[in-house]
Amino acid sequence: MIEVEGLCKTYGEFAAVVDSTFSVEAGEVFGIVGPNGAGKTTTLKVLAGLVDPTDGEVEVAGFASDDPEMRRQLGFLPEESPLYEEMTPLSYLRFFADLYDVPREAANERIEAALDRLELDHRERRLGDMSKGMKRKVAIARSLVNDPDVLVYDEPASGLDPVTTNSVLAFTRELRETGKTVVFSAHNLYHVESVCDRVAVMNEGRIVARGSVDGIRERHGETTYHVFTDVLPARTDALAEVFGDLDALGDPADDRASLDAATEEIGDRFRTTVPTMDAVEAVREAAAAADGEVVDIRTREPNLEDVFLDIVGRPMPGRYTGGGGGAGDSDGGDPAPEGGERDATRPTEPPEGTE
Ligand SMILES: Nc1ncnc2c1ncn2[C@@H]1O[C@H](COP(=O)(O)OP(=O)(O)OP(=O)(O)O)[C@@H](O)[C@H]1O
Repeated sequence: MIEVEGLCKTYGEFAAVVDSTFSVEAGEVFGIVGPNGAGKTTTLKVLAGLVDPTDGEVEVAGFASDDPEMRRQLGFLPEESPLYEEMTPLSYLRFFADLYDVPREAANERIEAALDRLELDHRERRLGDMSKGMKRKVAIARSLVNDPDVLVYDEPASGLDPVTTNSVLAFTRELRETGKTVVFSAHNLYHVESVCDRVAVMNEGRIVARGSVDGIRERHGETTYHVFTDVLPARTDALAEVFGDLDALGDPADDRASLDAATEEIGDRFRTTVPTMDAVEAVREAAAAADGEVVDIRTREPNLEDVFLDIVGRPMPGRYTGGGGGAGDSDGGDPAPEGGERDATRPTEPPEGTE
């Protein structure tokens, strides 16, 4: 339903999106995640035909993204959706249905259905007097008035309270059940994990991982073990092998705050996080050496947040050369500092997809 091949978007000397390739199947919910400034909104705007690509091929529902017909097949929810404050939800949505030449009866049915599913009351209230969550729901309903096959949502649940967030996410999941194809961006990885079939992780303009959430987790995340002991594990040679440094486990005499993150005091227990079963045994030995024992072991599967930190925490092949780059710079900040050079021509390694 959506094919993106080698998409590049540059603003002057700055590459907002670099050689991005992905596809979205019909009826799929596809998430784009990444830190501020990663290029998510730019990608979505290209899909919605609002921004022209500098290079690459983009096809949505069989139309090139610069084909005006494509926009009729698509519903776009911008990150900020200013609404006409003096209108009510009903008058506003009917106005947009008219713009799309939707017959009045079909429009009314569609609008009522969307507002019912989004649980939006106060349909005659002035939009200017509505809460942020209500306005977001109206904007989502607007994306559906033309009954598009493809929905492109930029941060649909950002800044909403937990109840409204759940309602919007549940609605997004339901869209898949009605056969829609949805692409959405999010900062909140839980949102993506709970809704998407597949995701692309973007960082500094590039797709750095792509595939099913489980596939990405398997490739980039590691299972860890939480070993609970009734004493602070002693410094033993076995633990030194695991952590490479005995000091990493701290000293019982030290201030608790100085303990390494590997061991945490939780109530009357100590929890040491280790990467392998051999390391679990090393903790068992270290607990015995301190006259204690292991009281519980829990396996912890990586979540998308762990994966994200793993991927995004690594230095990236930069948008600039000599201008810093690296994860610490991806603050959504503005284009190149003076003298910074963009390396838009640098060949990129295609991410290993699991599709
Ligand atoms: N019109 C523009 N002119 C110049 N630079 C732009 C323009 N639009 C976006 N950028 C830059 O491109 C980069 C990517 O922006 P984009 O909005 O796509 O990121 P994002 O991943 O959606 O970020 P956020 O999560 O903060 O919304 C940013 O550094 C941004 O400043």
